[in-house]
Amino acid sequence: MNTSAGPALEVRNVSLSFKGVKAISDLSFQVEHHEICALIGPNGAGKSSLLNILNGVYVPDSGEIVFEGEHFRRMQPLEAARRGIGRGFQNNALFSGMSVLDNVIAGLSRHSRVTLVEEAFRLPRALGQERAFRQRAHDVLQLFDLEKHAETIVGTLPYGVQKKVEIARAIVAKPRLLLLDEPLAGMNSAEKQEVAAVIARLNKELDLTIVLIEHDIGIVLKLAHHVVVLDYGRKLVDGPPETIRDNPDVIAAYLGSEHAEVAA
Ligand SMILES: Nc1ncnc2c1ncn2[C@@H]1O[C@H](COP(=O)(O)OP(=O)(O)OP(=O)(O)O)[C@@H](O)[C@H]1O
Repeated sequence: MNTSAGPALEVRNVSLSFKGVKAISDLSFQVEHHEICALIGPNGAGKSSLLNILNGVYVPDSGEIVFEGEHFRRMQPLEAARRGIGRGFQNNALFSGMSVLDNVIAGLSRHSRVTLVEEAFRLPRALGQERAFRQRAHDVLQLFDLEKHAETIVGTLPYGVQKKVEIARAIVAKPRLLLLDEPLAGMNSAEKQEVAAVIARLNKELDLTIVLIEHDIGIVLKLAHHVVVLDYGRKLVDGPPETIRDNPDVIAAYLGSEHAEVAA
């Protein structure tokens, strides 16, 4: 459990452009410890770009990220993972020909402490680590009620179950901040409710701070403690869901888009 006094995460005056096109403009907000923070906004608003900055895939043109009190402009993805930032992806990024268990174990590969030689010759430290990784993966599968699928090839499972495996893989290394890019995309309503409940449990039971992108506003308003609304790379507004729902700027940004249900 983290003990730093300030917010878990601060985005400070961050800007990012691609060949002159501004994806994010002077964006600032804070995420408190143990909060579920939802990033919402129309297509192209800059949500995925921001997640890519948060886990070190993109480097902002200006501004900085403060994670647990430490300031970063540039943080490599490996370093982000080691510092406790876990990431799930927008499109299913699982190894579809591998078992559920092996996919979840793959989430620990960045945390390996053994050398290639130890691994190649299966020396005691490598075997010990392998046992520990398998045990940790089994523990996480139990948490997600996925143990019965441990040896199943992931590509043969229903989409909703695969998404659970993906989230399991993202948390197996015990991140303190979990970034999820549209974890409910492509699901039917029952699957959405189930995965949303999993996210809520992770937040509660594992004290996990979560930043997620989600287009289903109904779910966002129920699941999130804090909502950041982006439009054309700028922050329109942020605050608790109750204040977001009725905000005229938010409704205007959504009107005419596929996400007009926010105004309903
Ligand atoms: N790698 C890239 N190269 C060039 N332009 C990019 C790149 N990634 C994003 N962009 C542009 O940056 C802007 C923000 O895109 P981004 O994907 O972050 O938005 P988004 O809010 O996540 O959209 P969506 O909801 O469709 O996923 C868009 O104009 C997009 O075209």
